Amino acid sequence: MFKDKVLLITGGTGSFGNAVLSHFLNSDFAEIRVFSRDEKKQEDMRLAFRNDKLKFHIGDVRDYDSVHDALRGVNYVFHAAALKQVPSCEFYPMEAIKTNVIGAENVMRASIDHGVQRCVVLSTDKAVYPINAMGLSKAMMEKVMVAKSRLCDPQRTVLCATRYGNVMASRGSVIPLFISQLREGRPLTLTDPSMTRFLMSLTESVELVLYAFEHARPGDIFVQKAPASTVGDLAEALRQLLERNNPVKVIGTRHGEKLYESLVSREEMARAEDLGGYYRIPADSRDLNYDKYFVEGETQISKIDDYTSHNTHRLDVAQIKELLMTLPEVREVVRA
Ligand SMILES: O=c1ccn([C@@H]2O[C@H](COP(=O)(O)OP(=O)(O)O[C@H]3O[C@H](CO)[C@H](O)[C@H](O)[C@H]3O)[C@@H](O)[C@H]2O)c(=O)[nH]1
Repeated sequence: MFKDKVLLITGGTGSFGNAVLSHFLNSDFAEIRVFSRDEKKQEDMRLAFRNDKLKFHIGDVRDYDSVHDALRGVNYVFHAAALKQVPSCEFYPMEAIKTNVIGAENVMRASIDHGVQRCVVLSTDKAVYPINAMGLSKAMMEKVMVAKSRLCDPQRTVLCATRYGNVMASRGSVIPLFISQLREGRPLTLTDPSMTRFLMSLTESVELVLYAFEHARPGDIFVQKAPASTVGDLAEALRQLLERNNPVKVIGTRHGEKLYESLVSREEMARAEDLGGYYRIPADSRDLNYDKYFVEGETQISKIDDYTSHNTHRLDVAQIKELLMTLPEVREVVRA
């Protein structure tokens, strides 16, 4: 399917972008372009991969011209560049808007201008019933994606999104933090032991991108199903795996944090298609003439629940340990 095609990944030096890149490097793509701001990270990556298929473009998604130049001749786009730290976006919400909304719009607009076949933008559970600036900006990105999908020729360009929960062990996340606290003999800082998060591995998350490249219809949002755990159980699982007995310090929830995350809102659940491991949320294809739909309007919503990290399959400590041992980052320290 990808023979002689060119893939561009924005934010290709981040955890997610990198995983997508590693996956597709072994496919039949003729060329894979990494588009990002940091020349040092690109240089490190160039040396680590030493692969002629891989090309590097310096640019910023906030700057349309740099995106436009990099997208010349591209067939597939995966847009992962984002400001993703919840607390920092709370303090700098305009920066979140510039990167996550305007930057994403630049990538989609340039994709349309260049006739890119599929442009997949990366979203998060924090975009569902958003309460923090990061989630709000990602929710707007999804809205922009759906709105732009209505305007472009689907024979030429299909825009869609993939939405995930927390990716285990991604840079700056809680698993590497707990591991270093355990190894350094410091207390484990728990925000709220009963808080829940979806747990996903990067490997399974990448498969959804492939699915979206192959099957997306204009404006689709694909959601990865996943199990969840409480933060308390996650800390306990790591404590047992590393055979440490560090004390626990409850620090309270941080800026913009939720007790649990929703991956699919109940309003979306009313239209979502269950694909086994994924949900497909089709774009709302109604136009603005609402009176036409009065009789057929959605009446089911009150009977449906959203899909959350509280009501998905809850892993116990033994299951979390098993899951954690699938991660190289954890296996490495457990063996050490
Ligand atoms: O010292 C800490 C830090 C975090 N947590 C808890 O651990 C869980 C996970 O925290 P992370 O910081 O790993 O993840 P977040 O849910 O805050 O958000 C992360 O996952 C998102 C995906 O939903 C985005 O990728 C986002 O950028 C990234 O920060 C949360 O319940 C958090 O309260 C603690 O108990 N103690």
